[in-house]
Amino acid sequence: MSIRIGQGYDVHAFGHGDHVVLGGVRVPHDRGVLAHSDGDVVIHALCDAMLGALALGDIGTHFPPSDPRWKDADSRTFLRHCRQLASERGWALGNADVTVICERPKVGPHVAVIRTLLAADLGADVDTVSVKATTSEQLGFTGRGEGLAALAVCLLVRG
Ligand SMILES: Nc1ccn([C@@H]2O[C@H](COP(=O)(O)O)[C@@H](O)[C@H]2O)c(=O)n1
Ligand SMILES: C[C@@]1(CO)OP(=O)(O)OP(=O)(O)OC[C@H]1O
Repeated sequence: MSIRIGQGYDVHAFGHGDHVVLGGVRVPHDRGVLAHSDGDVVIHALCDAMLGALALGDIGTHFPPSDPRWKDADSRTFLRHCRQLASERGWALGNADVTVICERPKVGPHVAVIRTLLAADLGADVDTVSVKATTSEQLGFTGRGEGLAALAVCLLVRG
């Protein structure tokens, strides 16, 4: 059996709005995010982790912010595309682990649904998809509430 590891990181600044999208879930919030797509940091970080494992560039390579097709796009489309790129090459998800970094909104109450959606898009067992959250103890841009970030790692397996 072969394995490949990848890591990803994404940030979006808060802007006007009444919700953020995290792992495909619309989470009510007193801010939105500034982004070309729906600004889903969970999925963007996870896509970059998968693309890193595949050595196929990054999310902007596949979905350029200059392309009007991705304006306000549902990021789940990006994740399903990454899964397809992997499966075409014989790879499947071993496991993935995502950490969201923000003071607010609280992510914990949404983790179960997020994991279900990510697992569905990846054709993976929900037990192999982990999502968690942390504050940055009011330090840095996330701590000041200027935006939110996500880190992801994934393992791909083949054979
Ligand atoms: N946006 C967030 C941040 C944190 N959590 C949960 O709270 C726990 C404590 O966070 P600390 O940064 O103080 O360690 C954390 O382990 C998460 O369970 C959250 O749900 N949403
Ligand atoms: C997702 C894309 C799609 O145009 O745009 P954004 O929503 O701005 O998100 P980012 O994390 O900056 O990744 C770049 C793009 O691929």
